[in-house]
Amino acid sequence: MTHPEPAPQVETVGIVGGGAWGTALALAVARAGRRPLLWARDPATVTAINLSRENPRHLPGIRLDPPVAATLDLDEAAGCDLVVLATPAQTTRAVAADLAGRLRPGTPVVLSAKGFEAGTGRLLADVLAEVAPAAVPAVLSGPSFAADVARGLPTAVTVAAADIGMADAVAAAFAGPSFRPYASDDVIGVEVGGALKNVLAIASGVVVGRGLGASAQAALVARAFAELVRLAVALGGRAETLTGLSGLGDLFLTTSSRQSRNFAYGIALGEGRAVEGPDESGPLVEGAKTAPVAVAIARRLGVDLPVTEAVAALVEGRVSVDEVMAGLLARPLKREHA
Ligand SMILES: NC(=O)C1=CN([C@@H]2O[C@H](COP(=O)(O)OP(=O)(O)OC[C@H]3O[C@@H](n4cnc5c(N)ncnc54)[C@H](O)[C@@H]3O)[C@@H](O)[C@H]2O)C=CC1
Ligand SMILES: O=C(CO)COP(=O)(O)O
Repeated sequence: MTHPEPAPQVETVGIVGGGAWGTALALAVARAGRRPLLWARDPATVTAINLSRENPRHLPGIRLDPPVAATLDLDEAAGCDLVVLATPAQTTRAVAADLAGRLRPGTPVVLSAKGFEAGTGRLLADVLAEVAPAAVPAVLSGPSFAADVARGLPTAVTVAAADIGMADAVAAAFAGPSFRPYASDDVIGVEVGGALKNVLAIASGVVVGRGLGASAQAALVARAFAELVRLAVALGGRAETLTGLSGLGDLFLTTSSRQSRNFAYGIALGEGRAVEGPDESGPLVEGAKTAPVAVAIARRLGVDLPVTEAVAALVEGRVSVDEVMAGLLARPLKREHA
């Protein structure tokens, strides 16, 4: 039996990562009446936030009035009442390890990246628990573009922690006039929804880029949703979680909006404008990194993820779009919910 964690009193929130999402979450936290301190590794970003009140590199056109503040000192961010990790999924182990010795025991650490760890196939909450045992892991995920959150447009997300009381407290720390978190105790279900929907958004983009029609896109999204549920349940999550904001909600958003970097990348693949995985100099496309990891996890668990497999083959340049489509359509007929 797990013991409930004491509910944290949250006045200060350290946000680790000075990209689009970290900056948007700093604004959400400020509107929630807390004091956000954004840690970024890039001195120019820290100076721009503190002096020019903007993050022109990652969130141009958004004013960052106090209490949003930035620092280059990781100790300062780690010393806050609550800490958020907002760097790309594949940096989680290194960033969490850097934080580990600086955290006060029992500090809630909220993961906000979407992905599985390459190499180990582990969920990010497991990586955090392994390298930073002083942290109490939580996950924030759901349909939420950084630009929308930053502009104060209405947004709802899921906040999960193993202890539902902790999830309630973390959700309350983020809740503001336009940012509405719902609490959950299904950390696995919430993480899987966020990680895999990026892969499926690439598939939806391919369908659009190739001009395969609205019917094909709807079919793809429905079969993609079945993959979200299958993988989450196989990993120990609950199917109902995938019907919520962090599953269906985020799947709907990123399989349909050109604001999504994953969807946009898929469109480029479908149009034949990009044949290999995106490089580090371009926009972050988490689904391209997650696809092969998800395939490896699914094979280990004996779970069938044909759309995810197709995306992995495409981003690795092993097949063409036409070959992928022919392969998917030639699969043996099966019962819909088998
Ligand atoms: N942008 C969005 O709308 C949303 C993004 N997310 C997730 O948030 C995560 C971050 O995405 P974005 O902020 O959009 O990306 P971004 O590309 O805007 O920013 C990434 C930031 O991480 C920093 N960074 C990269 N490697 C680092 C390292 N090793 N140590 C310290 N800092 C490092 C970069 O300098 C940059 O400031 C991703 O997993 C993404 O899926 C989640 C919800 C919404
Ligand atoms: O996760 C997101 C919205 O919920 C952001 O999606 P992209 O990373 O595809 O832009």
